[in-house]
Amino acid sequence: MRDRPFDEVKADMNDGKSVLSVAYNLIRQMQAEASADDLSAEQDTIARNVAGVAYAGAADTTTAAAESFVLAMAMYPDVQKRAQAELDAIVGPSRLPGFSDLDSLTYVRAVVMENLRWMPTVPLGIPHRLIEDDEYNGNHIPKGAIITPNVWAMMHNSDDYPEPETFKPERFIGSDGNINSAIRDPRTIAFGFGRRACPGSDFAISLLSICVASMLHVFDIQAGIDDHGQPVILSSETGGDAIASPLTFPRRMRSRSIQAERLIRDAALDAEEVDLL
Ligand code: HEM
Repeated sequence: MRDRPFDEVKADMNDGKSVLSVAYNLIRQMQAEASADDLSAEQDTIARNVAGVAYAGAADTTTAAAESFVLAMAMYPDVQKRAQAELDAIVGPSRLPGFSDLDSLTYVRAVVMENLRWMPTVPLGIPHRLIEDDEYNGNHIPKGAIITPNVWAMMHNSDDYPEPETFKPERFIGSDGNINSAIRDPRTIAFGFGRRACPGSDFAISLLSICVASMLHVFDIQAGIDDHGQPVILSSETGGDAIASPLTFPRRMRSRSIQAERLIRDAALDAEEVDLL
């Protein structure tokens, strides 16, 4: 997991055909700092470790969050339509959304927040050990005790989030049309707590936001038909151990228009042709 992807990036860079990635950026940055093409043994180890840890922390979590988003869109077609209407108005049909659009895409940002809340990717967080005695709700918790945060319960607390089982991005939008800061932001729960909280949270939110915006801009997502010709029945049930992903998944993704189809093809061609050297 640490060496193989890293060596592939290095080999691609030597062949002049690299795709932008954490490993690529690290290598380039270190080469620039050292004013040399070859990394020292220490730099090489640091870059491998950083890229490896980022991969380990990012791959399964962000994929699971993207999966729950696709599921939610098929289960809640009205949410999907409202987000698409916002994208049509702000971005228009001739291009894909970019990062600079996100500030104006309030509903899409609320979809990302609701996605983190509705199906938390790490439902029981990561256990932490107390380094000193503590007290919670009148209960003494001794130094050394292991605490498991019930992220799922926090995200489904109906005092904070009424009708918690329903995927409802509107809950985060105030009467002025902006994100309502009075509603607890699920990002403060989904990525853990304290000094070991997820260091990739900003990266994850950027990745999820652009993925959500791009997919909704060009695709209609529907439950579809199974292998026996029957409509797929979707549910919010999850499987997995530490990382929760949906047990059911939509089968139908249609491009929204001829223009959308062109954008999908162009993006696929761009991805194949990226040559950053
Ligand atoms: C939806 C996406 C993600 C979710 C839900 C998520 C969630 C979490 C959670 C709950 C923790 C444990 C925090 C704690 O101990 O309280 C964690 C740790 C960590 N995450 Fe993420 N994460 C995500 C994406 C990423 C990404 C994109 C990266 C890297 C680019 C990353 C790297 C890490 C690392 C390195 C740790 C260990 C931190 C430490 O123990 O000091 N994660 N993440």
